[in-house]
Amino acid sequence: MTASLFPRLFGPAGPKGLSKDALAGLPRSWMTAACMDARFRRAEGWLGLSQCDSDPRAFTCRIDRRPGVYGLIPATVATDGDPATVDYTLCYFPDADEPLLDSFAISAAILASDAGTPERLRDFPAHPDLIAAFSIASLRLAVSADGAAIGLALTAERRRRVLSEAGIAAPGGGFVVEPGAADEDLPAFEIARDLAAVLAAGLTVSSGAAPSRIVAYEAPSSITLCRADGTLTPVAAAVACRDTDRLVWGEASALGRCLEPLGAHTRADAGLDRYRRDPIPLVPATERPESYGDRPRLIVLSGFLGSGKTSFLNQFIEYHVGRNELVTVIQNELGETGVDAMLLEGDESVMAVDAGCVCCTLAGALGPAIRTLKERFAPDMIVLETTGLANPLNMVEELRDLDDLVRLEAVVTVVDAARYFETIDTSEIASGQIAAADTLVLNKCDLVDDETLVAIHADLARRNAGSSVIEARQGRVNPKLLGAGFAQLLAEEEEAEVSCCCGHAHGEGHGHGDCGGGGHGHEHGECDGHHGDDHGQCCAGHHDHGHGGGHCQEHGRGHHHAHAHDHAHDHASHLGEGFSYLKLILPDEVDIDVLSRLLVDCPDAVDRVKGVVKLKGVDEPQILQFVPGHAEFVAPERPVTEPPFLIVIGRGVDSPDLSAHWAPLTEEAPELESQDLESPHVVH
Ligand SMILES: Nc1nc2c(ncn2[C@@H]2O[C@H](COP(=O)(O)OP(=O)(O)OP(=O)(O)O)[C@@H](O)[C@H]2O)c(=O)[nH]1
Repeated sequence: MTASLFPRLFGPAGPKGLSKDALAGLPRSWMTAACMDARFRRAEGWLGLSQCDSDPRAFTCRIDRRPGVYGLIPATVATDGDPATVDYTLCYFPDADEPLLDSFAISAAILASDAGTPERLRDFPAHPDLIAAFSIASLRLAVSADGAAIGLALTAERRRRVLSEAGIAAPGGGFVVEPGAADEDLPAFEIARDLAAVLAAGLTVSSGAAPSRIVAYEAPSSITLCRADGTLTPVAAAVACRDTDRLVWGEASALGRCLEPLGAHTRADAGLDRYRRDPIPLVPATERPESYGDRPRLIVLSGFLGSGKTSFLNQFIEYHVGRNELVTVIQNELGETGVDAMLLEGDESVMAVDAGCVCCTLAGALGPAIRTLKERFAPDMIVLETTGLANPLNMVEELRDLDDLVRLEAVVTVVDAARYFETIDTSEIASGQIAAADTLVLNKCDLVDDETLVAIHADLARRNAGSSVIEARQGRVNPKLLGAGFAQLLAEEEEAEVSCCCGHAHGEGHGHGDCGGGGHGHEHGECDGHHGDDHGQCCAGHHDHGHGGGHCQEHGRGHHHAHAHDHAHDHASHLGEGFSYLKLILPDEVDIDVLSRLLVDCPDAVDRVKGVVKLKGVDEPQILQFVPGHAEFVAPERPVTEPPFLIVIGRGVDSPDLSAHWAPLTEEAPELESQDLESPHVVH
């Protein structure tokens, strides 16, 4: 066997090409890969994982066998020898209502019941007190240098017992723990094995190979005596036993003795069956049973430049992953920057559709993208993150034609409270995004006062009385609050269309003149083919945006592509509002002072700057995020391979005057690539 035994984990370079961090992050990688198959998630009861902020190699996760949360954090990583090894600490954080809590030490039970603990444990590596109280086992991962074998060894006390010499006094008198009784008596190995079995199944599924060896060991151990002065002393006890499960995928000999535990080999352990899984490969969607063919839900995520769409999306995905739902993302970004993808946690199921904007030049691109995602991942939900200049009202046709692939659930528009009045008064795109929304996420509420918030709410209600408005900071909202009305709009519109004006189904392809004026009750007298007129209630029945006459005449499915592009001009779009962007190819390093000055003095026309910069004196590349008045540098969620660049977006920003503003970033004038947003490709 070769490194190709685990190609999804190692990539073409094999395990030797992995950094220490990538090696330590392998369990997260293989679980992510395995979870692409919904059958795996359901069969194993996997409820999702969440990467920790302070140590991205660590994660918390949940499985349906237990109500609490597991945490896995690498303690040591050794890559000098062959095999390379990573030792993890495995924690279990019981739910505050879980009876198992009684088996933990009193101090741990108090911690678990603390109201702040659930929030803290999301980033448990930053809280050593949580690790000390709730670590239950160690897990060793061994990877042979040639990629021919991977091994896992789980070790824990069968029952972890801590006796309290002096007992633990109860506040009202008496004892919570009698002197000499057990403060802790925890079935540590059993709890840890529940997770280890799922991790092992994930490795089996993602590698396509079943374990070649599964062996259990047991070794004598001790119990712990907590002396009256608080010191802990191990005491040999016949009942104490330390268990180890050892699993190998591939050639056991390639791992040497690095997984050998102390103790005796045991065979009489039925629990080992839990590690035996069929090595199911990820099944192409075409071969999946009918239940897999259910249409995933589609959320269209809209919002003006820099309003917080990507911030919202990160939280949204985390929420759904936590509920065992696979969310895949189609990102449409101006300028093919890939920046949004770098900001998104987890990369496996994000697809970029970037050579233009889905609301106009890329009309027709969504269907193929959705098909690909469905085939590869069988997702429960697809989120289409549109560019900040896309107007969902221009996508009605495209979305309707996706009906056999997805169920449109809602259009969610993120609104930037801090720049609300500045953009709403100057951009019809921004107002179109608001008009199209089922749910408005009023973001950046931290940047405005209460009076401004009240004024924004009033204005939003005028523009879209039917949508709900949820205030948010950093894009955080409870996804349960997201409404579903746009899908309803499409359905109603379809129905209205069938009898529009003349009673003909528009799919039948009748011509312009057919639709010439036979009204049917509600303002369809306007539906007379005057292109560009704002038809108010035409067809949609309840929406305050208008479709041009072309919309009314050409709904035949047979010719929607050309039509959809025409349709883009019916509602405000960046094509009409003069937006363009500029791509600056930066030198290897830039001076932060120079960059900051340019951002502070940024021309008013600039609405957004983002990209990858390498700052002098800073080791890692950073993502620059700038909206007028606010700049920040963030570490990318994934390795950056592109050379440094910036994308500047705004009205006329590619003019010689405005592009000259950025010249100081390089010794000579920066290399510029510009694009008025009408042409679909960046000019190289
Ligand atoms: N103060 C504040 N900043 C926020 C908030 N939400 C997002 N930001 C910042 O706003 C900037 C833009 O956020 P993104 O989530 O990238 O916005 P976007 O809508 O995806 O941007 P584009 O796709 O480029 O249009 C980033 O610097 C965020 O950190 C918030 O609620 N408050």
